[in-house]
Amino acid sequence: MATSIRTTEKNGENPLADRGRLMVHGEDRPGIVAAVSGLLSNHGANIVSLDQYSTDHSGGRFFQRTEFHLKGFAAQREQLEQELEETLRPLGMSWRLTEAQQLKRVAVFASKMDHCLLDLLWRERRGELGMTTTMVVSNHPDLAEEVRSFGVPFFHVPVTKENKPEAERKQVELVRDNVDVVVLARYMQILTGDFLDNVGVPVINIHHSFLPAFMGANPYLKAKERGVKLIGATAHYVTEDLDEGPIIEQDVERVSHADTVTDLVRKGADVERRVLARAVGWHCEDRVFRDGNSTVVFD
Ligand SMILES: Nc1nc2c(c(=O)[nH]1)N[C@@H](CN(C=O)c1ccc(C(=O)N[C@@H](CCC(=O)O)C(=O)O)cc1)CN2
Repeated sequence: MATSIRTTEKNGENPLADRGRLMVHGEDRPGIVAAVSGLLSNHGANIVSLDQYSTDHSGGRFFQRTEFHLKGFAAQREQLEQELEETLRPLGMSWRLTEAQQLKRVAVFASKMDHCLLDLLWRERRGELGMTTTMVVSNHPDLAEEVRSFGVPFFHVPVTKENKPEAERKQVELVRDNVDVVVLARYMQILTGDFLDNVGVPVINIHHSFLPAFMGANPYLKAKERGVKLIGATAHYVTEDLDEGPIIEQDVERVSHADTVTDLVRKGADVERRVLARAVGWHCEDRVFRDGNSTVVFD
């Protein structure tokens, strides 16, 4: 097993121990930052980073992500949650508290293409992503051996137009209550509204174009036919409307007239990998807030 690059402090301590994250959002009003900072300070926590964004100078929407260190955080969590509820609920704020060392459990869905899936497994193994892949679910058997070589369970759930409802029921049964997020790593099946309603966790997809350009199938062929000078990739939350969910991350790569569709696919694979890794990493570190059909990302 390769050595993880997740470093420990010189004294051998785990830098994520006793590290908490507090995410707060709601209708903006004066005093929220002071209320959150005061509560954490009074509880003996030391704020190590704080990001905040308001959509307007007043009366807009408020988003805040705070990372803090609190010795014995896990043991004090229940008390802290009670204080947060008592303080933030009257301010109309929604909030979520997480422990940094509790890695997000991820189910990766894939089809036959391996580059995004294997990139995530490789980055996880190196400790680059705050996640643990608890399973891979695929509608094809092709990637089973490679996935199992990482020590990750692989479930082959064939999907056809005829069996899609039953196949999705099996997928939900595998995932529900066992993961915190589903990642579609070039998974080539459109998820139904029933699946999205029942899966119970966010779903992240990597689309191989710079959305909203070239939505749907075959974006590289469409890009070649259009004569583009840039290709791109987009990681987004999945909604029932194909490729129209809230965008988390995007990036582009220069191409030229001399590039064939095969060249675009090859160059695009590198963009897809880095965009998906950034998006999944930010989601797993609680850096992404959904704001209607957009996102606020404290990267
Ligand atoms: N409900 C959603 N499902 C999926 C989304 C989404 O945004 N909302 N993104 C896609 C990924 N994708 C492009 O990035 C995509 C995948 C598959 C298809 C498609 O036409 N699939 C056919 C079957 C193709 C096959 O069997 O090989 C289908 O499902 O009928 C279009 C776009 C993932 N899912």
